[in-house]
Amino acid sequence: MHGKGCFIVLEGLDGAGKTTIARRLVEDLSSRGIPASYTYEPTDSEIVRLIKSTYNNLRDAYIDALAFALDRLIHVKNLVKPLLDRGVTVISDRYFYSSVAYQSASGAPFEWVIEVNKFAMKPDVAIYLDIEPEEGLSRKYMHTSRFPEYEEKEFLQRVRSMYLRMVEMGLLIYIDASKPLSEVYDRIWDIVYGRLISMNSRVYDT
Ligand SMILES: Nc1ncnc2c1ncn2[C@@H]1O[C@H](COP(=O)(O)OP(=O)(O)OP(=O)(O)O)[C@@H](O)[C@H]1O
Ligand SMILES: Cc1cn([C@H]2C[C@H](O)[C@@H](COP(=O)(O)O)O2)c(=O)[nH]c1=O
Repeated sequence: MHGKGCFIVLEGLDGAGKTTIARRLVEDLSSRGIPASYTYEPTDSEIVRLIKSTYNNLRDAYIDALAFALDRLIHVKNLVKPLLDRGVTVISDRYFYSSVAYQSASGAPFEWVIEVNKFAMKPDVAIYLDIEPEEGLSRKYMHTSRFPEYEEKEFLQRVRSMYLRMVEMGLLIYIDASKPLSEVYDRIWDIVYGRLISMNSRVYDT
């Protein structure tokens, strides 16, 4: 536990349902009197934008991993940690597991990406929403992406295998996200709420 708030992370491929579920968790926790806040990575900071504009021609898995790590360090110091210290539960849509999955699928060594992100505080709950790339992409057909370069099916298969490796290592909790949304949400709610209770946070039963 970090301060009084609970740090929850949702991970998975594009279209897995992270944003939908994270926002609903914030609503449901708030309506029970548990202060909760939604955030996401990469943030809208200048760092990732700069890499994509000025240095786009130099980009590779290493540059991206370091850019995402710096964006994350600032995110944690500037937003996540202060909220947790004030007792707010923080739900983050992606965290360092995204770097491990995407940048190692792009060619950076898996262990190196973990090492670069050693500064990142461990969440209280880290969930992986598993979905086949094709299904995830089909759910997103109407949306514009900030990172279309990462939305290629074969690449996403490699990303998925990196996530599954982290599940096997015990770093992420596995959830089958191909199931109906209500079912996926209920499973995640049980995990999150159970963790809040076990952390003895300010939980108000309704
Ligand atoms: N279990 C589900 N079954 C069917 N549709 C779902 C399910 N979960 C989410 N969706 C729908 O899929 C779409 C994409 O969901 P969402 O934006 O939450 O995914 P995401 O993981 O945040 O994607 P990205 O990483 O690309 O932002 C939304 O229209 C959402 O309503
Ligand atoms: C944090 C983080 C993200 N990515 C990739 C994963 C996605 O393709 C995009 C973010 O898109 P979203 O629709 O806003 O979720 O960025 C990455 O490669 N490495 C990271 O550390």
